[in-house]
Amino acid sequence: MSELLRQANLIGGEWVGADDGGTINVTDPSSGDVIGQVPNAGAEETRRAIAAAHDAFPAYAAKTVTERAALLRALSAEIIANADELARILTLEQGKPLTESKGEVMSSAAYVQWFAEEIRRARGEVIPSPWPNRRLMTTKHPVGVVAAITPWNFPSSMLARKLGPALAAGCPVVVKPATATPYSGIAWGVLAERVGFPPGVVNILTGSAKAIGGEIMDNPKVRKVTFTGSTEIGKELLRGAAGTVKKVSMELGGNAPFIVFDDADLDRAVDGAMIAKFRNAGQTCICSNRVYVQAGIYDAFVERLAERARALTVAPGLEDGAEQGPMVDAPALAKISELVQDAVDKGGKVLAGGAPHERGGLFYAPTVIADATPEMRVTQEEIFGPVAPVYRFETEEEAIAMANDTVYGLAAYAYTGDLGRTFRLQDGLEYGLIGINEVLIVTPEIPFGGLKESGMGKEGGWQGLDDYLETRYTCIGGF
Ligand SMILES: NC(=O)c1ccc[n+]([C@@H]2O[C@H](COP(=O)([O-])OP(=O)(O)OC[C@H]3O[C@@H](n4cnc5c(N)ncnc54)[C@H](O)[C@@H]3O)[C@@H](O)[C@H]2O)c1
Ligand SMILES: O=C[C@H](O)CS(=O)(=O)O
Repeated sequence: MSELLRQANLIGGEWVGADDGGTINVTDPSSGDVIGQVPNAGAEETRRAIAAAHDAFPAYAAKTVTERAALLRALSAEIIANADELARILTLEQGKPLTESKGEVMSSAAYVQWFAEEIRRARGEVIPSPWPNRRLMTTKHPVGVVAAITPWNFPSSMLARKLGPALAAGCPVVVKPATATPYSGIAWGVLAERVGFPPGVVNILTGSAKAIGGEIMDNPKVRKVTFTGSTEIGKELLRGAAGTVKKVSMELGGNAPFIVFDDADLDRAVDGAMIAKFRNAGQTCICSNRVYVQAGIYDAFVERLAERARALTVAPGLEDGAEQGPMVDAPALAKISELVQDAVDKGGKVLAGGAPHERGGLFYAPTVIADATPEMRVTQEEIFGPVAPVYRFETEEEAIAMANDTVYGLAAYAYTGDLGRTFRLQDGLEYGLIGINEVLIVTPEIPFGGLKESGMGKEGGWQGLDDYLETRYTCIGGF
């Protein structure tokens, strides 16, 4: 077994099991086989991890920005050096095609590198004083112990967007990866230890989300919670954070519209729709959830999309040529089936897929549904699977109104050749991330984050670092 595939938790620099020896099975969603076991840690182990982070904070925060940047550069290099093994572990536990896992791992290294650079530019300011003989200054300081809770769909890169800025800012971290995909997070602990992060600075816990989460939210030593996951759980954690007024970053659910206007480049729009819909088997927060196509090109677009969906290779992620892997678990597969049946019951016309894939197991056939209507569940619910409902619209105003008719506000996409319309979409679409004639729009340089019930805070950009720093103001007089 790989040295990176470790079946233990990291607490205060020690690799340990759960206090009661309890474990949780981790399964390969492509086969259902048990890959291994990880500790089923609970509140007591979490309390110790938080205490270790709290004890490590003063010395770690006292490191210079160049010392912390050097550790992060070393971590980024170590991720790259182990990228193939990290990608294999990721595909084994999450199911996505190996090519996508490799891309996620390289993106993780890029985010760590980005924050190694950004921390050397984080600065306060001297403010021009309205009073004589006083100096007004702000300074930046690490928020303190950070708890990071991450989802199963991107178990490495979602961690990079949290560990990168936290460690750059001088904050020790207690990490709880998703129960379904713990190994990618544990591997981060192995690499962090290997490059020299001091004991207690990086702690990794696996086990009961309720028990671990409960201790995180109640423990006053945790000064910030950074969460990526569903809006439902995000709301629960927001309520919990109020008890000790913790800073929060919330990267939550999405319901992305994908709008195609008559003047779009049709080939480019179909290519974009395939990526935006079927990447990670549709299990990404920024996947297109609703495809809106203007009446003039509706028939041509929907038939082209269905043809491409039918041609996708559905296979276990470790198989050469796999383009779509399995759903993460049986409840996810069942929900996809329910949503498709609801759409069909309400008049949807299946042009591709429409049922679990012939491979069986957790695989679902890439699906395109024409004649979609607002009454369908897929319109308001995050599908989180390989299903593209395609709606027809007549006018730009109608498209923008339908696109915004959701509690979510994470990502939106539109294809048009009209520059004036592009600016109207930039102003009119209520989303944190907008792609115009592009769907691969995420990179460490940009502030990733949603509006409305898709969350708050940013990950990436300079904003992503500032979320882990506190600004203090000092007024100096009497001289
Ligand atoms: N906005 C983003 O950047 C982004 C990125 C990826 C995924 N997501 C969202 O995440 C969801 C899919 O991921 P998921 O199924 O892992 O989400 P989830 O909310 O079920 O779980 C997310 C994490 O929270 C933990 N958790 C669950 N209940 C908890 C509790 N009571 N206290 C503490 N932790 C708890 C889980 O174990 C997991 O680690 C989708 O809604 C997707 O849109 C958002
Ligand atoms: O699932 C959400 C991720 O943020 C997708 S991406 O890595 O930003 O493309």
